[in-house]
Amino acid sequence: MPAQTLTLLGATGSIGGSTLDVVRRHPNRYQIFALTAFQRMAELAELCREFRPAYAVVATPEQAVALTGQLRAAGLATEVLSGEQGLIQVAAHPDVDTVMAAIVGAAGLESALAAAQAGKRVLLANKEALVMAGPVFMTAVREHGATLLPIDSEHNAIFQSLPQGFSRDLGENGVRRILLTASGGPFRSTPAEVLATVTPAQAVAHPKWSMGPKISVDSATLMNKGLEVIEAHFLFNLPANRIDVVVHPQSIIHSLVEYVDGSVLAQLGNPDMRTPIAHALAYPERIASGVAPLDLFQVARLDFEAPDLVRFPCLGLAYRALSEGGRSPAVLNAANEVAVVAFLAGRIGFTAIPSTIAAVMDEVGTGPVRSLEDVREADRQARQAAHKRLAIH
Ligand SMILES: NC(=O)C1=CN([C@@H]2O[C@H](COP(=O)(O)OP(=O)(O)OC[C@H]3O[C@@H](n4cnc5c(N)ncnc54)[C@H](OP(=O)(O)O)[C@@H]3O)[C@@H](O)[C@H]2O)C=CC1
Ligand SMILES: CC(=O)[C@@H](O)[C@H](O)COP(=O)(O)O
Ligand SMILES: [Mn+2]
Repeated sequence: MPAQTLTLLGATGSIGGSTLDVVRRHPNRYQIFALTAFQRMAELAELCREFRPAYAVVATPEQAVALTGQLRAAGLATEVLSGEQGLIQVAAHPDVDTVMAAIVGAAGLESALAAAQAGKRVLLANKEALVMAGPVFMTAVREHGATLLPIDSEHNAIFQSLPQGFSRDLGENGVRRILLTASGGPFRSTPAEVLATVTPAQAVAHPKWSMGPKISVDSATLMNKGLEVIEAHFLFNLPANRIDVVVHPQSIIHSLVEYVDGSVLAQLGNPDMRTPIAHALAYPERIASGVAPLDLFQVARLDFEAPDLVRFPCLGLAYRALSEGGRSPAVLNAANEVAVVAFLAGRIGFTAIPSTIAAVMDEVGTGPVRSLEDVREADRQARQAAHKRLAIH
């Protein structure tokens, strides 16, 4: 069997690293076609020396010239592209079978969409793409015959707990609702009055998962779970009232599907993204991921609690965006991205994240999304409103 060719968007990130760890274990099965990075140039150069991709993509033409020089000196023929057009080119290239979309945030939308429009097998980690442009993205998947496989651990768990080849109308499969598990983040037990003073370092110290800074802050505010509710809505075609969130601090159950006969199916495993990545890379087969077997005696207990929407208003804001529909999820996402960057830079406090998002949603308002252009415009307006509110120029 010829090796599957793989474009890895966001190769220098946390998901990028986990993906390459799985790929290294199966050198005859996967061939890296393209690797992309944004700021971590030395890491990208090192990865190119190891995987010898046909293409590498960087942010600017200047970076491309510098990297090309390094790679030629190392005897590599890797062609170096730059910018969004470079990302789109390697996502849609005819020689590519599979695209791992692991760029963080709105910056990953256009390349992930290009992969869907080119009919690729799309392994979607970049949840923001679906949150912003769910209807546009899912239409592209259907119209261009792409295969969409969820990487987000919860959605991958749901995918694994649904019948093979499940129908877009989950009611036909006897599904009553899905339950997304949430760790609760580093501040699960932190009193409300302390939240205003927590630091970025505390916020990115996730109790169970090792992830990039943006998603780690999202987990701390519970916005990650809010984004995941919206992601689940588009992936599985379920209304908000059939998507529930349950806080499960051990992060062993990655999500559950409840059927009309009372059965509840779930996927369990150690909290390590190499499991969903290996699942999607090999689907429908199974391959080794390097993740240690689950030791239930060591886990010993599994706890569950309801999310606290008062201390963590971001989850409620996401449900609000989903019920408003149209451009509201894109507005929510953009305001969140601006607020998280400001928080990580020490410009605003933790509790200013939800208050900024709520104010931007009120100010920008909702409206229909008929095209990608509508999504881009909603994103632009929300960023502008958030920047103004936070006095960022
Ligand atoms: N980490 C995890 O365990 C999980 C992540 N996800 C989702 O996967 C995505 C990636 O997350 P994660 O790996 O943690 O993030 P990281 O911050 O670790 O990595 C992000 C990657 O995107 C690249 N990047 C950042 N900004 C841009 C830009 N403007 N243009 C092009 N590339 C860019 C980075 O390049 P560079 O580093 O070179 O600057 C890096 O390769 C997110 O959408 C996240 O929500 C979902 C579930 C779990
Ligand atoms: C690993 C993964 O999929 C993350 O999205 C994870 O779910 C974050 O944990 P929280 O449950 O704390 O948001
Ligand atoms: Mn997740």
